[in-house]
Amino acid sequence: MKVGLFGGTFDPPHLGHFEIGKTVREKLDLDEVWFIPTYEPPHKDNATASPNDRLRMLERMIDGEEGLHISTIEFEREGRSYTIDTVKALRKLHPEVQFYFIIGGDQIAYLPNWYKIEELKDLVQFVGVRREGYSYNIPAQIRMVEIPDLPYSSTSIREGLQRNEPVEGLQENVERYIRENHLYER
Ligand SMILES: Nc1ncnc2c1ncn2[C@@H]1O[C@H](COP(=O)(O)OP(=O)(O)OP(=O)(O)O)[C@@H](O)[C@H]1O
Ligand SMILES: O=C(O)c1ccc[n+]([C@@H]2O[C@H](COP(=O)([O-])O)[C@@H](O)[C@H]2O)c1
Repeated sequence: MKVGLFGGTFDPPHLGHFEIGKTVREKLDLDEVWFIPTYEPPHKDNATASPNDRLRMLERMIDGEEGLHISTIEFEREGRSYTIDTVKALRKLHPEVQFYFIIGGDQIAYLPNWYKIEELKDLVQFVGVRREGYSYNIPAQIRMVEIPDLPYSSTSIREGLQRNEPVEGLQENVERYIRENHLYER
């Protein structure tokens, strides 16, 4: 079995995340993609929305989509969500599975700074997708998958919501959840 792991803060999850999960699954012929919301992102300020709200939004986004699932392994572990800890735990729990770890262009650029990256790159196959506005060299250990440019980011969506402007890139039921629960309001 082949599984793509797609970690993120998902604050909030947007259509870019959804397209990446679906496209990488199709193009690499993966059985499943598991979205893994971070408990505490390792390299940025804590998320604005609570872990529980980020999970509820992810559930709504992938609802009914074949092959897309969620793993809450980083919530169960708490603390900073270092990918090496996640990958080691998942390999132990599922020794029969071949894991891939999906990252966008901003994280390709940042990858040398990841915790214990030298050890991690021998434990999991990285899969990269480009991201508009970021430039980087592609290291040999990253397998690139072609996707169309996805002009969305959680930061710009949060900023738009705070300014009370219409935002692009949210799935309808995620946007409804945000509005019903008054997330990202000033
Ligand atoms: N538009 C995009 N194109 C390519 N990769 C993306 C895009 N948006 C997010 N990603 C990738 O998805 C993963 C999770 O991203 P994350 O949850 O941090 O969302 P984000 O939009 O990058 O958030 P923020 O704007 O707050 O940094 C990361 O690997 C990131 O590189
Ligand atoms: O382990 C690390 O050092 C590390 C550093 C930066 C990012 N990551 C992981 O990369 C994924 C995307 O991160 P983010 O912050 O862009 O949402 C998420 O699963 C993070 O845990 C991991």
